[in-house]
Order: sequence, then structure tokens, then C-alpha cells
Amino acid sequence: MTTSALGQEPSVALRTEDFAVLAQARLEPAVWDFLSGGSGAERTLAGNLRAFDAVRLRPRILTGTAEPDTGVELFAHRWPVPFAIAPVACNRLLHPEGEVATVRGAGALGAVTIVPMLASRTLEDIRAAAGAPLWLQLFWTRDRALMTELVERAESAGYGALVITSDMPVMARRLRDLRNRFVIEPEFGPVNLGSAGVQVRGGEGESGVRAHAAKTFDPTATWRDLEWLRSTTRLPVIVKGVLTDRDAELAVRHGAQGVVVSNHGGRQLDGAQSSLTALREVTRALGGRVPVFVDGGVRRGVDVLVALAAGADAVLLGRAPMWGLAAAGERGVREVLALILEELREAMRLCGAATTADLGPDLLSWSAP
Ligand SMILES: Cc1cc2nc3c(=O)[nH]c(=O)nc-3n(C[C@H](O)[C@H](O)[C@H](O)COP(=O)(O)O)c2cc1C
Ligand SMILES: O=C(O)C(=O)c1ccccc1
Repeated sequence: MTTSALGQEPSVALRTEDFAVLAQARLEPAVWDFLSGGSGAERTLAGNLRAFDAVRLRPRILTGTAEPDTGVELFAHRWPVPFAIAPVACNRLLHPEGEVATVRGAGALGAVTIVPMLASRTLEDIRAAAGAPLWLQLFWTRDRALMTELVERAESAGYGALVITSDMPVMARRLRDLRNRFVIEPEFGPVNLGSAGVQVRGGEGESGVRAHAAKTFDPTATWRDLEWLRSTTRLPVIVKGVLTDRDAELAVRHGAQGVVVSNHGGRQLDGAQSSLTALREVTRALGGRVPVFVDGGVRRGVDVLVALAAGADAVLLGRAPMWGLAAAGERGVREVLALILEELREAMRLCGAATTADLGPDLLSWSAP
């Protein structure tokens, strides 16, 4: 899955998976497992990739497109690239500079970073390093005052939106982490949560991250809590973890100003449908009422193109830029994003698409090769 074609260290990184090889060589095995693993039998993890593998394109010719425009319009802002960095907890596990390196790398391309609630650098230090807008991701924590405190800090520091992750009432059993009794050491752990950030050690057949989540996260949250969260802020609130048309509809009805179609990178409900399959039903249900983001299994530019053609307004990248971060810090993040952008530009030209608005369902074939 994550080795190069020859199973050796690549001399030139030509695809994002080449960065995965470099990342694995640098990371402790348990951290590598945490980054790359999924829950259960890892069916959904594999399904996200398979769904992109299975799509075929119906390109147009002779459209006269020399330089495609990869920009998108979101919340009255122009994004130069149609992707952002998905929230990934504790970036210091992957590189000593952590989220500071991530936002520097993303900023080089003007890409938004969704800073995780469980960031391993302070929200303010991350803001100071950022070269592009930042959004803040939150979990539903039992301690609601913690959520409002972080919302206030994000507003003061100029964060542009909130993303409320709603697919983790409990952390799923990730067998690799259970076997490794994976625990995030305090020096790499969340620094914005006060005492709620203190890590727990897992016992036999338990991981520290799962024990911490059980203690900290609130499994009783409902759509009413979404209305509450909206009432605490003037920032747009985006719900992450939507997988069905029904929940997309409910999210909008309860005030969501955007949704992220996501199965959490195959790390939560194992057996959940692929993000690309879910994207199709969600975009059909919402009909453009709010921006739709999608993540899960996006590894190359043509995957971004497919997601946009299937109706996403933009794509979030999780593991791919984190491979870059682990391989080479800020530069690695920048190189992974630049590679995906280069691939996207090529795919747009070869599809005859001058702008992202030209990417629609007519481009996609869902039947066999
Ligand atoms: C190591 C790791 C940590 C993650 N931490 C968070 C998190 O703190 N909050 C969150 O909403 N999603 C988290 N995610 C999920 C990502 O935001 C995203 O949904 C997923 O990685 C997308 O799939 P991809 O990795 O195939 O691109 C994490 C994912 C990984 C791989
Ligand atoms: O690993 C994850 O997917 C994730 O969201 C998370 C949540 C809490 C702690 C560490 C990671």
C-alpha cells in the first residue's frame, strides 16, 4: 500500500506515496501505524482508495485550454487551490515543529489548514506562522466551557471558520493502536486543552488515545448542540463526518454553513461507505445550498478532479500532506501539495477543463474500464 513500486526508497518523489516511504523510514513503527491505520478490518480505509481507483473519466478535446484556473470561491473568499489540509491531531508526533511546519508548507500554496483541536502547538503560535487562512476543528467535549474557550481564542487569533467533528461519539477500535497500546507522549500531545489534554495510558488491549477520547469526548451530542455551537460564534460552522443525504439535510436544517463528507479516513465506523460514494448522495441532496467538502483517500490530482466533478466545492487532504510533514517538515508538506496541484493542472488540461466550474458529473464514468 505505501511502498513504492520497487519497495525501495524513491530517489525522486513522483507521487505522494513516495513520501509515505520516506515517512515510514523516519517514524517509530507505532506512530506510523497510528498515521496509516484504520479501524476494524480496515475495509473502509481500503474502500476510500478503491472508490477513486474505480472511476473513469470522459474528457473533452479541442477546448483550447492552455492554463487552467484551479481556484474556487468559498465563503466569499477565493482559494487559489481547491484543497485544504484536513485536521490531524498532534502533528509533533510526525515532526518536531508540528503544526507550525504544516501551516508554513500549506501557506506556500495559499491552502487553508484546518487546525486540529488536539494540536501540539498553540493556536496562537500556529496563527503566527500561517501564510494562508486557518480554520479550527473541534470535537464535542464533555466540558463545553473548553469548547467555548477555544472558540473565543480562535476568533481572537483570526481563524476563519469552525469545523465540528461529529463522527467520534467514541473512538473506534483501531487494532494497530490497541496492539501497540499506542499512547501520545506528553511532549507531542495536545497543548490547547489544559488539563483535558493530559494523556491516559492504555491497558491490555487498549490504546492511550482511545482511553483519552473516552474520558474527554461527549457521546451524547445531538443536532441541538449544533444550534448551541452556532449561537456561541460569528464564525461559519461546518459539520465534519456526514455520510448520508439525510444527515446532510439535518445539518443544514440545524444551521450548518458547510459539511465535510468524511468517514474519518476509515478510522471510525469500519464498513462505512466510501467518501466518494457518500459525496454523490450528499451533493444531490444539498443542491448547492452550502459548500460541500470531502476527504478520504485523496492521493493525487486526478482524485481532486474527480471529487470536484462529483460535486465537492473543495477537498481535504489528510495522510498525504502528513507523509510530507514526516518526511521533510515544512518543505515536505509544500512538495506534496505542489505535486497534487501539478497533477490536478495536468488532469484539467487533459480533460479540457479551463476552470473548476467546468468540472461536472458529465466528466465521470462509473461503469467498468
Ligand atoms: C493520524 C490522524 C489523525 C487524525 N486526527 C483527526 C482529528 O484530530 N480530528 C478530525 O476531525 N479528524 C482527524 N483525522 C481525520 C482527518 O481529518 C481526515 O478525515 C482523514 O485523514 C481523511 O482521509 P485521508 O487520510 O485518506 O486523506 C485524523 C486522521 C489521521 C490519519
Ligand atoms: O486519530 C484520529 O483520527 C483522531 O481523530 C484522534 C482523536 C483524538 C486523539 C487523537 C486522534
